[in-house]
Amino acid sequence: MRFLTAGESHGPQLTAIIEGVPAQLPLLAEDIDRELARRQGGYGRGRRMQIEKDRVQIVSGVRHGMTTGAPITFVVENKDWKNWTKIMGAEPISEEEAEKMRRKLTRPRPGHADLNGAIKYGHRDMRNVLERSSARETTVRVACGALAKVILKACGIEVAGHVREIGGIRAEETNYATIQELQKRSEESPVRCLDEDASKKMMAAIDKAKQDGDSIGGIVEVVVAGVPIGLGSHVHYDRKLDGKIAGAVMSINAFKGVEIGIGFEAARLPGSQVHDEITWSEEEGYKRKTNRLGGFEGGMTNGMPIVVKGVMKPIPTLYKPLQSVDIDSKEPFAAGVERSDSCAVPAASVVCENVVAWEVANALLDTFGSDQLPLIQAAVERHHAASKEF
Ligand SMILES: Cc1cc2nc3c(=O)[nH]c(=O)nc-3n(C[C@H](O)[C@H](O)[C@H](O)COP(=O)(O)O)c2cc1C
Ligand SMILES: C=C(O[C@@H]1CC(C(=O)O)=C[C@@H](OP(=O)(O)O)[C@H]1O)C(=O)O
Repeated sequence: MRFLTAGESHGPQLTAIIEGVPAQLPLLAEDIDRELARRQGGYGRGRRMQIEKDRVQIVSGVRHGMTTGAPITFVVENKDWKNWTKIMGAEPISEEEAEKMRRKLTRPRPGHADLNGAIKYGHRDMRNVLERSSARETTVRVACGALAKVILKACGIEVAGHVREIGGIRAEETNYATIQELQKRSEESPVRCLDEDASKKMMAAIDKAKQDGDSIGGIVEVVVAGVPIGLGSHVHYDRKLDGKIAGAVMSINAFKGVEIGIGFEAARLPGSQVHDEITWSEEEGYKRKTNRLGGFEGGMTNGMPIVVKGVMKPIPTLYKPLQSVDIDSKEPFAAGVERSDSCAVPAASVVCENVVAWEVANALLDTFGSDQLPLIQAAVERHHAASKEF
């Protein structure tokens, strides 16, 4: 499967076109809307999320709740568009008018794409960069991930995520028995964290950052369970699934690091405490005693849950202004803000779940074919049985 997204943060809509989706997949708007609503939530979000009520319109590739195999188009409207119609319009406007509307951006915000994008594309109004670099785009990326989750679920694979750390406060209690329990418990916490005590401290830290006009980042973790052995491949660099997942996580706005399994900790431990010993039983087939490598060896899944962490930097737009330079006057100025999230780590954990789901679903289809769901399901089942007896 492949997809393209289009749309500006304050334009009329966001669009995604997805090609290569198997036919005979039951797909309803509510499957997508559930994930869109989760992405909008989470403690620390700003005023924009009170305006938007993200809902998908499926405008191609699905008839009567079933995919046809044709390209699928998702559209999500921006409710805020009505406040930006003139500013975002396709019609040319004069310099004076642009000035009057106070939306022309000549002062690049540190930590954003503004200055680099403006120099690269030759924009004197950096709004042309801001509009597309905004994490508003993650709305439709999550819609594509939600579709991927439906494919995965139909093949016995589930994805869940939670927040491990915000503003230096770590979740101590991170244990769960099943992926469903992980999902349920993270959903119950406003910061999507399993540790109740840490959740409260994280919320207080977000409040404090907001009061101080500052922002804080954190670490999210995504787990994928029920994965067949051998998704991805060792035979070529661009088929290694851990590499693709790492790239997908790093492509989320504000993500600055990724770990698979124990990740960076592996640098500090001897091999005997890093590699996962192999066992076999008639009931379960091949298993690992531990899962320190997060479900991957040789760029392929080993049947253990995939465990991926992503690091999100603090939100760059701060109420406490950072210094920048006006590109017209070249004078220094302190960047001001109208509205912003103070912490989007809980929301970003949902984005992370969905971009990982997309990569895993794609690898699944690479291995088991992509024309129609029942054939894929049968192939996955046969593969599970064959792996067990191998
Ligand atoms: C869900 C989500 C919400 C975000 N909300 C904001 C925000 O309100 N204000 C802001 O300045 N940055 C926000 N960001 C981060 C910026 O989009 C990002 O830092 C910026 O585009 C620069 O990209 P980079 O940090 O990946 O280099 C958000 C990111 C995500 C994932
Ligand atoms: C719109 C979303 O997030 C936005 C991401 C974002 C940024 O700079 O990335 C900046 C803010 O945009 P605005 O200035 O319009 O409030 C966030 O609200 C969203 O997540 O749907």
